Amino acid sequence: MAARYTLKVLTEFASAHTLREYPGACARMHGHNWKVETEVDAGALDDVGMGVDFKVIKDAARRIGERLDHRYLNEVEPFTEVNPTAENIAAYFYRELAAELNNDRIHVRSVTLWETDRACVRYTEDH
Ligand SMILES: Nc1nc2c(c(=O)[nH]1)N=C([C@H](O)[C@H](O)COP(=O)(O)OP(=O)(O)OP(=O)(O)O)CN2
Ligand SMILES: [Zn+2]
Repeated sequence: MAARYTLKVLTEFASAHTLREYPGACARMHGHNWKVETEVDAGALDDVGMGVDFKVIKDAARRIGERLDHRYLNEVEPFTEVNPTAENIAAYFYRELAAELNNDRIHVRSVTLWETDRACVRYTEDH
């Protein structure tokens, strides 16, 4: 049986957004304290006994979050064109993280974006 370690790191950012074409109050500008759960799969451990250092995942997720932190998302690429829904923000994190972290040994499994304490979306792509 093949081993698989799934690591998870939580980061946060705060920003405002407006949902375009939304039939409700979220079409007005409002803000969230977003929580980002990044899951990374490792099929083997390194010499230290880690899939990958949590710090590597955390730093990458924070760098991406900093682009959005304390911003109005509708004015930040790609959300000038792409509606800044939780789904689209999760996909953005996933793709940016995968481009930075994926290698022969590890790959980003999913990004779960919590918009409120009660609602989140989990984004992944098939391999
Ligand atoms: N599938 C999605 N649904 C909704 C999204 C989204 O991104 N994807 N986003 C929103 C809004 O951004 C909104 O801010 C969330 O509002 P709401 O669900 O009303 O959250 P509250 O906690 O403020 O709701 P209460 O009514 O106070 O429970 C909406 N839907
Ligand atoms: Zn919102």
